[in-house]
Amino acid sequence: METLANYIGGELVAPQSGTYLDNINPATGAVYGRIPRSGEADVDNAVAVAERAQATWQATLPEQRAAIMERIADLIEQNLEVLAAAESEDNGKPLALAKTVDIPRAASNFRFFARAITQFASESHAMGEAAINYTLRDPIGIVGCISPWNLPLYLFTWKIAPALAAGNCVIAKPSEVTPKTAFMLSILCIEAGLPAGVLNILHGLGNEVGNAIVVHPKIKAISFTGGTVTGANIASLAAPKFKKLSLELGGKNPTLVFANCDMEKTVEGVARAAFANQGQICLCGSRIYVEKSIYPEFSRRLLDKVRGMRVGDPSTPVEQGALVSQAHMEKVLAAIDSARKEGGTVLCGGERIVPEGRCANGYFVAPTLIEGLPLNCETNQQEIFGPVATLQAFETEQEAVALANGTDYGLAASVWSEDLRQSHRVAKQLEFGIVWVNCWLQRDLRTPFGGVKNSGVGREGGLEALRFFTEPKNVCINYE
Ligand SMILES: NC(=O)C1=CN([C@@H]2O[C@H](COP(=O)(O)OP(=O)(O)OC[C@H]3O[C@@H](n4cnc5c(N)ncnc54)[C@H](O)[C@@H]3O)[C@@H](O)[C@H]2O)C=CC1
Ligand SMILES: O=C(O)/C=C/C=C(\O)C(=O)O
Repeated sequence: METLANYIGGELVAPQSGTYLDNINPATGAVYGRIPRSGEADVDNAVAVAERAQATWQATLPEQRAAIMERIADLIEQNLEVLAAAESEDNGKPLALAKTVDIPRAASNFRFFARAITQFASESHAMGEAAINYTLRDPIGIVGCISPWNLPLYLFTWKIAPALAAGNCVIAKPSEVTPKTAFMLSILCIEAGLPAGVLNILHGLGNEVGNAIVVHPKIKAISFTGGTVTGANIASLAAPKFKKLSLELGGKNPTLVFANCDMEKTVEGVARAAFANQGQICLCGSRIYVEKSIYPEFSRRLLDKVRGMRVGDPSTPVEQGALVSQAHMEKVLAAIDSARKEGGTVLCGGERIVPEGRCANGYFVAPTLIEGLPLNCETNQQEIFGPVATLQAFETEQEAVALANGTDYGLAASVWSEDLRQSHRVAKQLEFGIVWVNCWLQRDLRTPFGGVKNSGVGREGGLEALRFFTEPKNVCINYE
């Protein structure tokens, strides 16, 4: 059984507590590794080494930082097979998904921000003949990055890469539920020659080591992705300390299907939006609204598609793997039960799946479509974060927009229509940080990424991330 270690000061070290948590393979339910149970003392150690590394890292040229980050990206690509296998084992996601999406994206995150920092520029403002202002963008110093379990290495690197590129030293915590690939990244960072103390990776529980990162006085900014309740808790601790905060939180994302959509393409896209990664992506389209005239045909085709999804052993060619943990599976099954109690009709799925063989004790839930629920029920208001979506018909564009906007979340929406004017008109009225038209999760890393309302604060991606991880300082020179 493998025992993971923290990465502090360029070395792999045991937690100060000397205690470990179990790491469970969600496809089998078996314990297969041990994770450091870190705490305040480990954060203190990491901050101490990061403080020593900060001045030198900050003084390196962007091109030098970029060269190291490109080496890390190369190493991720060279280790794609082994990283993908580890991600699938740790998270339960299909191996093919980890190979084609998660791990390539982790490499792209490093490569993208390595290149972006060499192009990063700041503003200047001339005051006629009197003075000139120019804005410096300095690193913040030591920053904290806390990431979730759904896209483990993908989201971990999405935070770390811009923070490092901008010249900060980082204390990072992956989810305790999926720690493996972050641990493997530690080893790749050592191999790539990342200077000691620049990146420190601590493992353990959110309310222990995570909390210690959030409240540490020398950690000046926190970038967090995860549940809305956890995000609110982090904000309540960090805001009174005037820390910079970037929060990417939950979603209850609508999918709007108009009568003039390309039916075949839309069925594919809507199914993927609802069920990719077992529905465990904050962007998943879990409320599907379909124009009444095509509702019967569209729902029939969607049901055929979803009923045909293979669910099971993630190391085999399946569309759906396991949910991430027993607790999460139980939460999702309870949400389906409460949808039934609210009067919903389960059109397909709705139950746990018990595959034969090595995955018989795994945490599998059949992809589930539910019909007949109003907007203002728990099922349509609360994030379920699993393979569960609701279907409802609408009559007018106005009604579709009102339904879409009718929750406390505002992360991502998708609009399916062949009428460009209509798509644009609808996109403009949607209260979301991201709107996809005739696509879903088509990612361009340069674009602002994040949500409004209870879906978060701030934006990641491209220049937004580099701005978040730097402090602007304006210099005004009078030359009269
Ligand atoms: N929108 C998203 O991307 C995600 C949403 N979720 C939602 O959140 C629900 C709860 O899932 P969890 O695994 O509990 O996610 P979480 O949001 O609690 O965990 C995310 C990360 O935050 C850390 N964390 C937890 N409590 C913390 C604290 N007090 N201080 C600092 N760090 C802390 C965790 O260790 C993990 O690394 C899920 O059922 C799902 O609905 C979960 C993961 C990702
Ligand atoms: O950056 C992306 O492409 C996806 C991000 C997804 C999340 O933040 C999430 O599911 O939590």
